[in-house]
Amino acid sequence: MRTIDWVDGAVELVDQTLLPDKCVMLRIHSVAELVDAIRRLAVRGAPALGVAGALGVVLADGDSAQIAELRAARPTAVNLAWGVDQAATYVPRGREAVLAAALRVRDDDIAACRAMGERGADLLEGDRLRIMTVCNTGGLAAVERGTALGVVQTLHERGRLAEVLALETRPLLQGARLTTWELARMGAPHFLIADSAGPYLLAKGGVDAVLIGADRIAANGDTANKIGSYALALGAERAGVPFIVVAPESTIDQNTPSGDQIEIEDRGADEVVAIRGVRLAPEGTRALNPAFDVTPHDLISAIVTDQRVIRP
Ligand SMILES: CSC[C@@H](O)[C@@H](O)C(=O)COP(=O)(O)O
Repeated sequence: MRTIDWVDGAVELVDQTLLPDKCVMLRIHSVAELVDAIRRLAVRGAPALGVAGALGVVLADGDSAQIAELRAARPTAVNLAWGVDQAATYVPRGREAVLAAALRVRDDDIAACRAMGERGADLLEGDRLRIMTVCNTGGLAAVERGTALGVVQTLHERGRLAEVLALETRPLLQGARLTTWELARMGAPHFLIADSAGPYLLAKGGVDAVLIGADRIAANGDTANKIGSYALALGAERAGVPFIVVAPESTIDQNTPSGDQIEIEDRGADEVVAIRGVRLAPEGTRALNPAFDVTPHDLISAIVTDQRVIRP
């Protein structure tokens, strides 16, 4: 299954808001529909956003206002703007050239995720690995295979995975809803854990490596990823556990010198005071909702890309 693709003149994507209950494909014919899908996280995850951005330029049919709106639909994952730019460069050459460029972004993502899976699995030592991860970095965050969860998949295929500890990832529960769904489909042993259990379980010695994805990697290696990543990095440092970022080269933003300059998406209070429409907190409770945090480069053991291993 492909999470996102171009099928018969439209963008087709899995509506991730309905998982794990239902796996429904959306057919998207306009930039307005695509921007809505991106904002409500029907399509999400940095590499998938890159492909959505590129395919969306085909839907924009040369309209620069629509291309600009698409490019800014979410701010933190650099892949969205990058994917838009990859396809938009070809606008002067016409629709077929734009489509060809967008399909290259899709195909390159498939190849990059496979390469990251192999490079990441080669980097890790040991035969019965216990991996901790946050958010969803699997095929649902890309086209076919994922980034950090792509490494997990390769380890599992090589018979080297003992178990995965997946953080539930409040407020939108990408770990509880999506990562567990993907791990079950892979047949990979896993436990779901509360976000706050992560550092404790690291300290207890039950984890061989933390693997995370990335939404934007600054030029100095500081890495923006799903909120909760920084707490895991601190816990991993204290416990002496490798903390490894897995992301394609397109997630590295050489125009952003350090994490201080990364814009962190604020998704508003509603997602925190309620879960899937059920209110948890007293009416009128104020809430903060940064969707991402930044892990400083000195807490990162390695960044695995489709082309290299970087030691920040
Ligand atoms: C391979 S995806 C890397 C990141 O995009 C992922 O970890 C993440 O933080 C996704 O956040 P989301 O808000 O669900 O789009």
